[in-house]
Amino acid sequence: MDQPSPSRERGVRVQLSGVRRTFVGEAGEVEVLTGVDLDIDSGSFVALLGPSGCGKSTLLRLVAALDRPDGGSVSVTRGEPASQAPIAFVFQDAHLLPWRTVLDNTALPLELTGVGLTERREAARRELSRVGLADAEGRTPAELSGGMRMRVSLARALVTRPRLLLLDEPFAALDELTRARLDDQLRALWSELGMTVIFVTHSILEAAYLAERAVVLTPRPAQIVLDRTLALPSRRDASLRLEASFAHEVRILQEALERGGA
Ligand SMILES: Nc1ncnc2c1ncn2[C@@H]1O[C@H](COP(=O)(O)OP(=O)(O)OP(=O)(O)O)[C@@H](O)[C@H]1O
Repeated sequence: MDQPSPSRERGVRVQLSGVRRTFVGEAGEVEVLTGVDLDIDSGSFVALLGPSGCGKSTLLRLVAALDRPDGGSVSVTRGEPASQAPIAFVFQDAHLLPWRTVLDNTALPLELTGVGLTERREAARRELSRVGLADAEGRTPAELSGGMRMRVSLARALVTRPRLLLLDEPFAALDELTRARLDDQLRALWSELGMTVIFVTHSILEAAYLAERAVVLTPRPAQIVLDRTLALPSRRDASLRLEASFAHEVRILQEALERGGA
């Protein structure tokens, strides 16, 4: 259903070197990440897998500069300062404003940066049509299904034309069929737009279906137990899930999770 993007220069390179992060809570220190090294090429699609609580969200937050490491370094570059590389974040909860229409929810990031009404609505319409929601622009979030809300969340993330898209278990709360559709849509968007994508998921099947490369973390403190470029075709559709090559990759990821002690 999609081809690899010809425009990978739209992405950014993400480098983590010796990243450590420890939180201090009531129960004392919790070491979450310990010496994580990761180098993600511009325009690639990486899935991040690991057991619950191992530090996946922490790692994404560090990449988004929403948090700072205690040791090591995180850099997001495209031959220019990180501040000029827009990053968008999609969470498991769509986090839409209930009193706003779909169109004005989607336009919100542009509104916050001072883009005028006509221009931001035009951009929001473009992204809504990209995710197949052109007809829903006048509805409010309460009038949408969970899958539609998540598509609005994706459109809102895309409206800033991010060079780096970070997704933290975005489809985990959805039914299987909706999730599979959104997986396809996300791959198509990535293919078309060429941004770098880091996708956190608990699902081995989803990771193998979506990503070019899968990174598997151990339980806390997280270290990388497997970093693998998946030997799968770039063209993916539902039939891939029935292929022996897909089953082979799934098994490798499963074994890595088990080896890590998940
Ligand atoms: N701000 C914080 N203060 C204290 N502890 C924190 C903070 N943020 C995360 N932690 C702890 O760090 C650990 C890793 O959390 P994180 O959310 O990164 O894991 P995760 O792999 O994304 O988990 P899940 O798959 O369940 O979403 C957890 O034990 C969590 O309680």
